[in-house]
Amino acid sequence: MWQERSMSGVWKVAAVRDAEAALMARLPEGTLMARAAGALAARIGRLLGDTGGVYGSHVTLLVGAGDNGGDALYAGAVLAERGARVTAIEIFAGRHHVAAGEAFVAAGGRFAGRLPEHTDLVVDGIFGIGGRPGLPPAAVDLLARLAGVTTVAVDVPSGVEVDTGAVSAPAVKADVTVTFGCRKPATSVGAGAVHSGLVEFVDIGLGPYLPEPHAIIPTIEDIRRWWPRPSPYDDKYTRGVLGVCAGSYRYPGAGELAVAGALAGPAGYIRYAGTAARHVRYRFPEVVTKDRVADAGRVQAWTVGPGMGTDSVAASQLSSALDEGVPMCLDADGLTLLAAEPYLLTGRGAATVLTPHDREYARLAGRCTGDDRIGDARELAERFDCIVLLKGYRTVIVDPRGLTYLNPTGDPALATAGSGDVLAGLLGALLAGGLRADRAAIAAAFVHGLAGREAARTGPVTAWRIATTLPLVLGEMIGV
Ligand SMILES: NC(=O)C1=CN([C@@H]2O[C@H](COP(=O)(O)OP(=O)(O)OC[C@H]3O[C@@H](n4cnc5c(N)ncnc54)[C@H](OP(=O)(O)O)[C@@H]3O)[C@@H](O)[C@H]2O)[C@@H](O)CC1
Ligand SMILES: [K+]
Repeated sequence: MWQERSMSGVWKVAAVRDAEAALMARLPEGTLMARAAGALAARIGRLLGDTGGVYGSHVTLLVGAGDNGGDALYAGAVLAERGARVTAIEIFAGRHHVAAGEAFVAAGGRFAGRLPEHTDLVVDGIFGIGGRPGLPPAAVDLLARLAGVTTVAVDVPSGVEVDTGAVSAPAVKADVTVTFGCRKPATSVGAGAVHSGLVEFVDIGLGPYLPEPHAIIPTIEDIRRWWPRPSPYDDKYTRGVLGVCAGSYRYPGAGELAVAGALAGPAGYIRYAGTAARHVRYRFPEVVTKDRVADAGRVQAWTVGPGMGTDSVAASQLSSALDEGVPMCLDADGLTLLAAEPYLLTGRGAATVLTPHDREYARLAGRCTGDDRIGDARELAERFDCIVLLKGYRTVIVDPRGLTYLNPTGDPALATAGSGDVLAGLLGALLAGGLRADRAAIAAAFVHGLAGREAARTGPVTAWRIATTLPLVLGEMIGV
C-alpha cells in the first residue's frame, strides 16, 4: 500500500541493517559509505556556501567509534580537499573508523584533543543507527561549548533513540540531518523529529531491499490524489452530509470552530446538532441547526465532541450519533465520555477515528504517553479497534491493523486553543465525503498543519485563523 510512489517509508534499525547487508553483498566494499559521505559533504558544502563558502571555513567533526564517525571523516576529507579547515575530535580516545581517519588526514584534516578556537559548522558523527539513547559526558560537554553553531547530524541526531524517536537523555539538536538509505523513527516522530531539524534524505540504493515500512510519511501529492472532489453529477447530498455535534451553551466557540473546519472539507451539506445552535446559525447561514442529534436528520458521518461537555445530555447526544452507525470522528469531550464508558464502541460496524492529545490519551489508556509515540497510538487503536490520531509535532495516525502514518506538516503554532476543534470538523467532512477513514485522518492533519504554517507567516496563530486559512491552502496547494 505504501508503495504509492510519492510516499516515503520509515524503517527501524533491524530492517535497515538487513537491507544494508543484502545490498552490500552485491557491491564493492565501501561503496555505501562513499555514497553516504559524498552526499553529506555536498550538503555541508551547500550550507557553508550560504555563509561564505567552503574554502577557509572552519568545520569541526565530532567522531564516534563506528561507521557514523566514518561517514563524518570521509565527508571531512572532501571538505578539507576543498580548502576547509577541518578538525576531528574523537569522542572515545583512540577509537575511530581507521580507513576513514587515514583518508581524512591524507586530505589535510587534523585530529585534535580539544575544540579549535573557532567553528563555523559542527558535524555530529558520534553515533548513527548503532547508537543507544544518551551521550557520553565528553560529548555533552563539547556540544555545550558549541551551542549556537550550525549543526549537521550524520544519519540521525546522536543520543535520540533510533527506533522510537524518544529523547530521554542528552541528545544532539541538529539544524540539518542528512539521513541515508531510508528515514528512521529518530528523524520522523516524537522529540527526535524536533532534534533532527531539516531532514535531508540521501538515496544510497537500499529501496529494493527494504520490507514493508514501520510507518509512512505521505506527501502533498498523496493528499491531492485522495482529496474527494465533486463530479458534475453530484449534488449536495451525494457529496456527503456531515453531522457536527460540538459546542455547548458554555463553549459555543467549539461548535463554531468545528463547523468552520467542516465547511472547508469536501462535504456538500453540514448539519449541526447541539446547544450552541443559535451561535452556529448566526455565524454560518449555510448550516442547518438543531438542538438534538436525534433530530438532525440523515448524515454520512459525524464529528462529535469538541466543547460539548460531559454531562448526561452530552452522553445521550453521543449515543444517538453512535446509533446511526456511520463513520465518526470522536474528539475532546467525546473522548472523555468514551474513557468513562469504554464499551461504547464495542460491536460498532463503522469506522471511528479518535483524536486525542496527550492528556486525553492518558484518560483513555489509563497511562501517560511514553517515549514510543507510534507504540502508544497502536496500543490505543488495538484496544478500541479504532483509528487513532495522536496529536503532536509529528501527529501519529494508526489503524487497528497497524498501518501507521506520520504527519510531516506539524507546526508549533498549531498548539493553540480550539485548533483541534477545527481539525475534528475537517476530518469529519472528509469521512462524510467518502474518504477511507485512515486517509481522512492523515489528510485532515496534513492540511490542518499547512494552514497553521501558512497562518503563522502573517502573525500569531489562533484557531479561527487556522480555520479561515484552510480554504486558501486547499485552493492553492491541494487544488480544490
Ligand atoms: N545502514 C546503511 O546502509 C549505511 C550506514 N552507514 C553509516 O553507518 C552508521 C552505523 O554505523 P555502526 O553500525 O558502526 O554504528 P554507529 O552508529 O556508528 O555507533 C556504534 C558505536 O557507538 C557506540 N555507542 C552507541 N551508543 C552509545 C552510547 N550511548 N554511549 C557510548 N557508546 C555508544 C557503540 O559502542 P558499543 O555498542 O560497541 O559498546 C559503537 O562503538 C549509520 O548510522 C550510517 O551513518 C553508511 O556509512 C553507509 C550506509
Ligand atoms: K549522528
